[in-house]
Amino acid sequence: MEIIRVENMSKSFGRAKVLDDVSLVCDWGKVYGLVGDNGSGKTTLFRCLTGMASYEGMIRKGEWVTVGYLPADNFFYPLVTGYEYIEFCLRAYGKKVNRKQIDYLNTKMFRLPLGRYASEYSTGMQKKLGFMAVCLQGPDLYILDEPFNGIDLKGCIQMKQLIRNLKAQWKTVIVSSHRLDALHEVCDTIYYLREGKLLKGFAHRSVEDIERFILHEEEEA
Ligand SMILES: Nc1ncnc2c1ncn2[C@@H]1O[C@H](COP(=O)(O)OP(=O)(O)OP(=O)(O)O)[C@@H](O)[C@H]1O
Repeated sequence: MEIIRVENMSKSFGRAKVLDDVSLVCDWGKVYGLVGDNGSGKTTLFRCLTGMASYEGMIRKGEWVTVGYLPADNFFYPLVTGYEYIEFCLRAYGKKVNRKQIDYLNTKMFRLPLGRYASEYSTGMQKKLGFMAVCLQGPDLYILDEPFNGIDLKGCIQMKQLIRNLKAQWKTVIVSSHRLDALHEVCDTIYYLREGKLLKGFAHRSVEDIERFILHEEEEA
């Protein structure tokens, strides 16, 4: 059952077309990966899916479907603690703040010093804080822009586990990364974006097959 459908969607900045006739369908309870070169349009696609950027074409999702977005680079104001950041995100989402719930998830999974200023966290800790806020929002559709960037080995293992848990709860996840190995472990389908075109979707294919396609796509496309 589909949660979001994109049909013939394009996006231009001035005269530069950065997304070109993209079509894709995502189903409930599935995990989708998005790979592509730097500048191929992954973040722009995510911004269109979340409604943060305008586009041509069609993006259709159910009226009641909620979307959570983890940007590639989160900004943290100085003198704002981890707790305050999470509480702000939840309030902005219209959710009641519950410290017990925050502490439970933090103790079980993220282990962040939530009383400290978030702007003084390491890159990986900031990434985890952003993801924790999205998890607590509890949307139907998770859009995660490079969640594996900057996090340590344990954090990476936990991130994969969290994505698997979301799938088990029938949530849908769309996740971009340059880490094909990590995506391959958690995704049902991996889409390959090249120069704004969604060139191929890979399901039940080995990492080696996908790498081979990406390296030799010029000849195969
Ligand atoms: N606000 C903007 N104004 C003009 N051009 C933009 C803007 N935002 C993105 N672009 C351009 O759109 C193209 C796609 O950028 P985007 O950030 O979506 O790529 P990406 O696939 O996420 O890259 P990366 O892997 O480096 O994060 C790039 O050529 C970029 O310069």
